[in-house]
This record gives sequence, C-alpha cells and structure tokens, in this order.
Amino acid sequence: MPRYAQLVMGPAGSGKSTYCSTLIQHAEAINRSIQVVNLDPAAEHFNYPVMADIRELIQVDDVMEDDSLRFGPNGGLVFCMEYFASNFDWLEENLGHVEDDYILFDCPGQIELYTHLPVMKQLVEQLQQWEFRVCGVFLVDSQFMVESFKFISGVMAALSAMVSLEIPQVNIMTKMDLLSPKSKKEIEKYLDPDMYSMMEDSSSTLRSKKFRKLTKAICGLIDDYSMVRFLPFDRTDDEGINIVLQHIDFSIQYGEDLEFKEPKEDDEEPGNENYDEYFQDRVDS
Ligand SMILES: Nc1nc2c(ncn2[C@@H]2O[C@H](COP(=O)(O)OP(=O)(O)OP(=O)(O)O)[C@@H](O)[C@H]2O)c(=O)[nH]1
Ligand SMILES: [Mg+2]
Repeated sequence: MPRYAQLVMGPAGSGKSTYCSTLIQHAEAINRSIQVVNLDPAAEHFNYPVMADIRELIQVDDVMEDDSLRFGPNGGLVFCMEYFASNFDWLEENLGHVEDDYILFDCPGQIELYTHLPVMKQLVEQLQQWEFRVCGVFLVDSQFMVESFKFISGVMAALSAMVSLEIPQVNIMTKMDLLSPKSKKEIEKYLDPDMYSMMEDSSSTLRSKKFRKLTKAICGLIDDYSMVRFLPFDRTDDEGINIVLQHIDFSIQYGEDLEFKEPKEDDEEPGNENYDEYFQDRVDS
C-alpha cells in the first residue's frame, strides 16, 4: 500500500505552519488521520503536535553558535538542511513503516531550498523510495498577489519549485480571510489567470516598452506550463479547506485504494464535482 505526503513549501511567512495546523484540525473533525513533521530547523512557534521534529536532529542556533562554522541565519539553515539530507535514516526511524499514512512536511521558508539547492529534491526521491506519493503544496500570501507584477513573481517561484522537484504541485493563495471584499473580487482574476490579458494591465511596470519582449516571454512561459491555477485558502472556511484537500488527494490518488464510490446519478462530472467550483464563474462567463 502506498503512503502519502504533502511537502508544504512557500516563502517565509506565507502561512505554511498555519496551513499544517489548520489541516490537522480539519482532519480531526472529519475523522481522518493526518500527521505533521516539522522540517524547519529554525522554527520557534507552531501549534500542532509533531510526529517528528528536525530540531531534535539539528538546530540553527547551534550551528550559528559553533565557532568553527560561523554561519548567519540563512547559511546556518542551508547547513542544517544539508546535514538532514545526509541523515535521512533519522527521518526513517521517526516515520516508521506504517502503510497508508498521510504526512505533512512543514518546510522552511528559504526560497533557495526549492529553486537551486538539491536538498528538497533529495528528500522527494528518498520519500518516493519509501513508497510515498508526494504532492508539492506551494503557498503564496494573497496579500502580496493583488497586483500583476507581484503575481508574476509569485508564479515564477511556484513554477521553479515545480520544475525542480518534478512532482505534482498544488498552488495555494493563503490568508484569504485578511482580504477586503474589494481585494477579494480583484484577486479572482489571479486564481485562474489569462497571462496574456494580464499584460494589458494598467501598471507601468508591466507596460514598460523596454521590457515588453521579456514580459511577453515570461507570460508565455507561464501560460505554456498552464499550472498557474491557485486555490484560495481561508483557514476559517471549512468548505474551502475541504476543496483544497480534495485537489491534493486527487493529485496523489489518495483514497483510490480505500473504497470504491458509486457515481451519483445527478453528477454531471463524476468524481470531479468540486474540481472547478472556484473557476466555474469564469468558465461560464
Ligand atoms: N489571518 C490569517 N493569518 C494567517 C494565516 N496564515 C498565516 N497567518 C499568520 O501569518 C503569520 C505567519 O504564518 P506562519 O504559518 O508562521 O508562516 P510560515 O510560512 O510557517 O512562516 P515561516 O515558517 O517563518 O517561513 C502568522 O502570524 C500567522 O498567524 C491565515 O490564513 N489567515
Ligand atoms: Mg513555519
């Protein structure tokens, strides 16, 4: 039987730890077993029970205080993650060999871990060897996504994580509860965006003649990958959390081996009923 994992990634402060604790509470409420592993060696606060904590293996503070290493916070973190990558047996010991388990990995926020360092890719390969089906969950703070040029840079970060990890990836816009109704309306166009029409954006940053070709090439690249859908995540909305979880489960085929569901007669799109719920307005309009 396969095992299931979500690699919860995203820039610093994007809401990774909050996402994990929200999902744990949600799982409890719907009677599902989901566990979390903290992979952030610099983590100070998180309010979920952990099945394993990287800080038991190595802590950033210890690395920074070491006189022979003399790292700052970011170098220290990279050192910790490389140490972790050469000690995966620690993780194996903590995870055990439970079939069919479902684990969230709360990762650190340093973006270079997902773009050009090999550590996360090594982790993915190791998990796959342990029969995990891994889904990348890339979180971006919705507060920073309400303008086109910020959105494009957020998408590029998500895209480079996807390309370097080579696993299914679900992108999520967090902190939707903090947006004003006006911003909420504004952000809808970013959930399933049309990159070319975004270039017509009124902001001078995107319309600058000097960079027009580059902007067009970037928008084209994003469009080609057609992976730029974002799911909204509002930690106060159970229905929305459920939809996010269904998307991720779908991408790692969670539940397929568990039970067979008879399609309901009134289902027009069996098994896919929630899939496009958020984008339905756009599809219809
Ligand atoms: N209102 C609201 N606040 C949120 C939400 N998600 C995160 N926050 C807040 O944003 C801050 C950062 O959230 P974290 O969950 O610690 O973010 P993180 O990505 O784990 O941060 P690092 O581990 O430091 O990279 C905290 O103060 C959270 O309370 C959300 O959905 N809604
Ligand atoms: Mg965190």
